[in-house]
Amino acid sequence: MKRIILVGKPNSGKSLLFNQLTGLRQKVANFPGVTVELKSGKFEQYQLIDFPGAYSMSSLTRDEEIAVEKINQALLDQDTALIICNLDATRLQSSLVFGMQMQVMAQRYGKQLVFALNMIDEVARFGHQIDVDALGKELGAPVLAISAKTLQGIAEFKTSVLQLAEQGSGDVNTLAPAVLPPPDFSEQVTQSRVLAAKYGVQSTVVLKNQNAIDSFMLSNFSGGIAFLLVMFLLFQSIFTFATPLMDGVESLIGLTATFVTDLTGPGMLADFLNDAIFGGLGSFLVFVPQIMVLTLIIGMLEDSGYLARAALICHKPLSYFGLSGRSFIPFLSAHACAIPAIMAARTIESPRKRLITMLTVPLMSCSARLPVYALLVAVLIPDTKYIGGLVNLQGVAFFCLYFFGMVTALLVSLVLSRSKLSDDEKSDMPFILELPTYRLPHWKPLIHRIFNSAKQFVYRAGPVIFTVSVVIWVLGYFPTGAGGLQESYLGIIGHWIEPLFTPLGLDWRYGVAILMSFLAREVFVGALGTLFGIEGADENIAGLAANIQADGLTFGAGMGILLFYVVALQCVATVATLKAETGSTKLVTGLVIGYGALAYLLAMLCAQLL
Ligand SMILES: Nc1nc2c(ncn2[C@@H]2O[C@H](COP(=O)(O)OP(=O)(O)OP(=O)(O)O)[C@@H](O)[C@H]2O)c(=O)[nH]1
Ligand SMILES: [Mg+2]
Repeated sequence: MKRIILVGKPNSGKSLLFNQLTGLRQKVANFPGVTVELKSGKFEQYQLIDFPGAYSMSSLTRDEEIAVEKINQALLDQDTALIICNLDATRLQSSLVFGMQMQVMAQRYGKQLVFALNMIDEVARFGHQIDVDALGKELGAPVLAISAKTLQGIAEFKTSVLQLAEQGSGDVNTLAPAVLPPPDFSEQVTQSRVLAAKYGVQSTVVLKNQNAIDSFMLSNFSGGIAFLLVMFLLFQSIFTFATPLMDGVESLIGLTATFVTDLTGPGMLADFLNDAIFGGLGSFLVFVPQIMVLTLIIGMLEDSGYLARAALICHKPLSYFGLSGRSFIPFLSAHACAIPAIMAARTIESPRKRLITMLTVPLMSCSARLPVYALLVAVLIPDTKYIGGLVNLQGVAFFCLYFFGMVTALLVSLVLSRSKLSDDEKSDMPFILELPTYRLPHWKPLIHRIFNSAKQFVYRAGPVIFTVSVVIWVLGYFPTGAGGLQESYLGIIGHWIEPLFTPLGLDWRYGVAILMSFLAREVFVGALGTLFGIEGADENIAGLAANIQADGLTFGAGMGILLFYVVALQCVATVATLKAETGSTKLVTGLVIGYGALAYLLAMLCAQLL
C-alpha cells in the first residue's frame, strides 16, 4: 500500500489532523511530545502515518530520534507517495525551522511535499490573516490553510492531498539513494525567521493573553500555590465528584441483585449470582464513575496547556531528586495508567533522567489501584465533611495515598540518582520546554476519551475478575455450601498461605484476595466481594465496605494493605513495557523484587505499629 506520512513540529496538531483524515482517535493533547511512536491508519487508498513531533532533523530526545530515523527510512521508501508537513500557523517560525529542513530532505530524495498550515482558526482569532499563496510561492511548495479543529479547509485539503499523492505514487525511482548525512541547515533557519516575520502572527500578539495568566502561574510564589492547589483538587475531586455517581451504580447493582434473586428463588443459583456475579463483579463495577472523573480531570489539564507550565514549575524541585521537569508529564499521566507514562518518558532529553523516571513511574497510583483505595478508605476513614462539604476527610485520605506514592517515587529517584546507573553527558543540558497556547479543552475528544477509559477499565480487568470470582466461589462454596467458607476447599488452601499474611495482621481471606490481585490489582475488590458474599450466606450484599467493617478489619492492617498497593509492582503489562523500554531484564527483575519487599515491609510496620 502506498503511504502518506504526516510530520511536523511537536504540538502543531498532527494527531488531530490524523484523526480527522482516518476517523481514528489517537491521543491529542496540548503539550509537546504527546505522540512518541508511529501510529498508522487508512486514508482513502493510502496508509497514513502520524509521526512524533520534531523541532529539527538533528534529534535531541528519544521521541525525536525515532521520528527522524523513521523519516529517513520513509524518504528511501518507494511506497512513500507524499509527505504532509504540518505547520502551526500561530508559531510559524519554529514550525518552518523543521518544515524547511524537511523540504530540503524531500527534494533530495525526490518526494512530494505539501505544507498544512494548521490552526488557521486561531490566527483569525488573533485578528491576523496569512497570505497563503504568497507564502507558498516563497517556499516553492503547496501550502494549504486548514483547521483540524473547526475543519475549515479540510475538504479542499483532502482533495489536494489525494491529487499530490497520486502524482507522488507515479515516481518509480527504483534506485533509491542511500541515507546521506543531513545537509547544513543554517540557511533554512535564517529563512524561516524572515518568512515568519513577513507572514506570521507577531509573537507579541500571541503572547499577550498568555503573559497575563503566566505571570501568575509561573511566578515562584503564586505559581507554586496554584500548582499545589491544582494537584490537591485533582485527587480530592476524584473522590468527591464521583461519590454520588458511585452510590447510584451501587444501588442499581443492589436492585438488580434483589430482582434477579427474587426470580430465581433461594438456592445454589441465587447464592452464585449474589456472591460471584453481584458481589464479585458488581463491587468492581461500582468504581467506573471514578475512572471517568479521573480521566476528565487529567484530560482537561492536558488540553488546557497548563501541564507544560506545571512541568516548568517542577523542574527545579525535581532536579534535586535527579529528575527533570519533563518527568512531571509521565508522572501525572501515570495516574491513569503506567504504560503510556513509561512511553511518554521518551521526551526526556537525558537518558539517565529518563531511566529514573521510567523506574519510578509505577509508584504513581494508576487507576487499577483506585478501587482498592476507595474501598479501604471507605472502611477505615469516617465520612466527615468540612467547609460545607467542600473538603471531605475520605477525600483527604485519598489524596494522602496518591501523595505517598509520589513521595516514595522521589525518594527512590534520589537513591537511584546517587547510584551509577549510566554515564550521561546530556544530563547537564539546559531544560527547554515550549509553552503551548492556553486553550479551552476540546470537548468532543474529551468526552470520547472518558467513555473509552471506562470501557478499557471494564474490558481489561472485567474478564479476569469474572473468572477469579467464579473460581473463588466454586472453591469457597463446596463442599460445605453457603456460610461454610472456613471448611470449604478454599478455606483449606487459604490456611496454608495464612502464615505469609499473619505478620500483616490479615487472615487468609485477605491473603487470597491479595495473591489473586497479582493478575490485576482490581481483582482484590472482586475477590473480597465474592468471599464476603459466601460468608454472609443469605444476607443480601449490603455494600462490601460495610461488610468488611462489620467483620472488624483493624486500622493498622487496613492501612498496611493500602500502602502495600501503593508500592508493589503487580502489573505484568507494566513490567513488560519497562523491559522493552529499558532493555534490561536484570534491572526490571530487581525493581519488582525491591518494590515487593518494600511493600511487604511497610504493610508489616503498619500492622504492628498502628
Ligand atoms: N484551535 C485549534 N487547535 C488545534 C488545531 N489542531 C490541533 N489543535 C490543538 O492543538 C493541540 C495539539 O494537538 P495534537 O494533535 O496533539 O498535536 P501533535 O502535533 O500531534 O503533537 P505531538 O504529538 O506532541 O507532536 C491540541 O490541544 C489540539 O486540540 C486547530 O486547527 N485549531
Ligand atoms: Mg501527536
